[in-house]
Amino acid sequence: MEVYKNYINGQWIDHSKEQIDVINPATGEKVGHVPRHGKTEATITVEHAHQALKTWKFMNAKQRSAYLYQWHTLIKRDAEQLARTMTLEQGKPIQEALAEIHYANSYVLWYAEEAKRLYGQTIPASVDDKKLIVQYEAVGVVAAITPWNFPAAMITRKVAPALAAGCTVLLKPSELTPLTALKLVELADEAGIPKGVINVLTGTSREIVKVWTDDARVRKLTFTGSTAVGKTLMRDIAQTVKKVSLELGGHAPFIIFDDAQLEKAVEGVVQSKFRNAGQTCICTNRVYVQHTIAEKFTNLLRERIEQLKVGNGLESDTEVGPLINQSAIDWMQHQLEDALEKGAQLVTGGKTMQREGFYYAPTLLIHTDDTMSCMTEETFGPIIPVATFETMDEVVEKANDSIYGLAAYVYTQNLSQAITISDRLEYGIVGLNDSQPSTAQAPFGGFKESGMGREGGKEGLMEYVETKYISLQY
Ligand SMILES: NC(=O)c1ccc[n+]([C@@H]2O[C@H](COP(=O)([O-])OP(=O)(O)OC[C@H]3O[C@@H](n4cnc5c(N)ncnc54)[C@H](O)[C@@H]3O)[C@@H](O)[C@H]2O)c1
Ligand SMILES: O=C[C@H](O)CS(=O)(=O)O
Repeated sequence: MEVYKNYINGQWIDHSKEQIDVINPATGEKVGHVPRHGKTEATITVEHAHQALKTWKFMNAKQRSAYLYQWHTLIKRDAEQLARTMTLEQGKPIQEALAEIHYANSYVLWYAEEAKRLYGQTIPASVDDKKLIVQYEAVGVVAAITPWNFPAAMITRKVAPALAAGCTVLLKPSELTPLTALKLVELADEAGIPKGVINVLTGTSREIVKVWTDDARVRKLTFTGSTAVGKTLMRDIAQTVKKVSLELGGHAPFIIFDDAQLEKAVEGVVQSKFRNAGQTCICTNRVYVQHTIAEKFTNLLRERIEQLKVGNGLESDTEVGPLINQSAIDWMQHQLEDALEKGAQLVTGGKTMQREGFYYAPTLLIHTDDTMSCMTEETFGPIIPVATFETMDEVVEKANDSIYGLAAYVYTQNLSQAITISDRLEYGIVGLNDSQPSTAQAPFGGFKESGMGREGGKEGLMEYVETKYISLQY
């Protein structure tokens, strides 16, 4: 079993007296352990990132870009090994893990390119002897906190734009899936990214992050995780008025009109719902199908769900892997029982799989309504509840009646209907006949309690800059 260290100021260190075990969700076995660091190491990392900023921020953009290109090359070289590490610690099927590595690496490539295009502007003055200049510069030391469900992409989606803008980074990955993060940082070190520019700590999250949120030298917090923790961190950073990006929870509605290509819609639901065993922030969490096609849709969806291969992610034909831990299984059972008690009908699934590890059968519920937990609270697992609707006005009201506003999906062949509903949905991402919208060149993020700020695209780079206006009188 591999023993991992943390990376501070270009050195691999382990000052901890305790270790954190990393568990394979497919078997329940230990696959590695990492240091349990805390306040002391968190304080040391801030000092090193602050010192490294003095050089990295003022390095020319082409040179920063070159470092990112080299990191991209090394991630591509080691993609298979990184994918295997990810499946061992997170459980997702190996093909999904490999796809995530390439997706994660697409952010490194995108921001290697964008690093050279952080253009400023000059503004025509209203007097004869002035030049008005606007430039964008690195915000400074960035604290990046990431979740367990995408152990690579959630990291590069933050670290790549931060480095491109000239920031230095303090990274704390989830204690459930730290190994992929540590291997990505090994490759950043191999790419020659100077010491202190990226620092990664594992340990007691609250302790480490509180040091970073309290320290005035940290000028930006970027957090991906639950809405509850995001709210806590928002309060903490208020004391030092840090810039902040929050990528939080979701509860995606999937709306199917009766003119939709039904087979495509069914495949879209399956792809969106059961990717990462339903453990993604933009997974379909509830389906609204127009009442005239509900029975046909349900039958097609049941057949497709019952074909899904559930198993260990290392098996090449596995389509749905385990959930991350026992708590996730317990939450599935809670949402299932709650729905059944309130009148839902179980069509397929609704049980744990009798094998080692944290497996839950892909589950389809019908006759659901908004009193049920699965229709309002983030499921983050392989349960899909289906409800019906009659009109667009009705389904828009239902879809928008949520504290979340991250992703929504609409399947229809009627262009006017598609554009009208897209304008009315209160969501940061709308998939129109598309269940897989995420890509590095587009801004990813949500409305309401799904967060603030964007990751990816031009917007993703601007999250790591300050705007400076220079008024030149001559
Ligand atoms: N919007 C997005 O882009 C996006 C992407 C992935 C996941 N998510 C959301 O993340 C959640 C699942 O991830 P999770 O279980 O890792 O979330 P989480 O909030 O439990 O943990 C996220 C990170 O915060 C750390 N953390 C937890 N409690 C903390 C505290 N009190 N102080 C400081 N740090 C703390 C964790 O160690 C982890 O690194 C879901 O709600 C999902 O929707 C959102
Ligand atoms: O879980 C959240 C991720 O952001 C989903 S995606 O990989 O970006 O689609």
